[in-house]
Amino acid sequence: MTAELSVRELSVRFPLRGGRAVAAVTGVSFDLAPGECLAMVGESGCGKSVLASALLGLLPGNARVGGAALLDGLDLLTAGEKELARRVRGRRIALVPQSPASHLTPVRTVRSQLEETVRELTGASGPKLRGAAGAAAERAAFPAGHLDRYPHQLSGGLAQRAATALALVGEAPLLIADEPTTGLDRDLVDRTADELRRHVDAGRGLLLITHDLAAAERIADRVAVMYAGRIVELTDAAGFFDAPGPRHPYARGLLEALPERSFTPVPGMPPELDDLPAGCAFAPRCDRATDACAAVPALAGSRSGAVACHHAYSHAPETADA
Ligand SMILES: Nc1ncnc2c1ncn2[C@@H]1O[C@H](COP(=O)(O)OP(=O)(O)OP(=O)(O)O)[C@@H](O)[C@H]1O
Repeated sequence: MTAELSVRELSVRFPLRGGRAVAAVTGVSFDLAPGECLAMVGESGCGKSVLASALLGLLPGNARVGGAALLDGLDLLTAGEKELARRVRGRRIALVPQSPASHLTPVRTVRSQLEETVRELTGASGPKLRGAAGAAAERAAFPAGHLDRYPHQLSGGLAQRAATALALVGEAPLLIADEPTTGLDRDLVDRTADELRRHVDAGRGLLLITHDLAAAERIADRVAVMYAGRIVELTDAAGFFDAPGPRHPYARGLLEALPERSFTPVPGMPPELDDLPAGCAFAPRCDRATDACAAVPALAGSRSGAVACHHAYSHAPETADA
């Protein structure tokens, strides 16, 4: 089973007292095809997790959501909780969680947790149940010999695989991984990323939410850079991480901040999402800003490369388009 995700003009607001609101996500549009990994990157607080929660119908009750998110024709934003619980979460979309330790139940073995999830999703029982739980473990490369262990008896890597196995029980065609490599050492980051990529190569779509650009570079086909709740660049990963590089000044800054590049942080701080500047939200930190930046730039370009900037770098790095 495959699934095509099409998100259009997704916005999430959290109303505050006094008529103000946190603009957590604004006008986000992207497509995700089967067998494709889209990495959503950006600094902490830019709206990545809120976006994932919106797609899973897991936003808090005070959230105000606009736009559309079609998964094979079903609008995830307007579907009822019953539909999402019965047909979508676990079955059409699986969440690979940020912290496996907090996702796994500490007092039950991995096998018992897998079997319970299989029972819930498929109604299987007896030997069929045991077989399906074993198959889910195998899909996530979780060793059969460790199935009767408790979460605290697992290494960080095996706990991540156990959480991934739980997510994969329903064989959902779309995976959302929210910071799946947080807290792991580099070697484990690479292995976790490679395992996620295997699921993509098997035909699943993967939305990888991360601030770990190295993990994104390792497995993503396309990259979306978020800043202050908006996608500011959406482009093929190869041309983003290698030549010709990103076109948005913020995206360039993010890459240059990496220790293996120039290790220069983007100056300044991101704006508060309940007090966004008029116009381009990055302009106060941008050395290319001009009066034109008083108007919010639209994301413009093609599927292989789009940027929201009045002064985007052209593909010859020293010159500007505008
Ligand atoms: N229930 C809520 N009420 C008000 N504001 C919220 C709520 N949930 C999230 N926010 C705000 O939405 C913004 C986006 O948060 P989000 O968690 O999506 O960022 P993020 O990019 O995933 O960051 P991180 O990498 O730290 O998880 C933040 O400013 C956050 O404070």
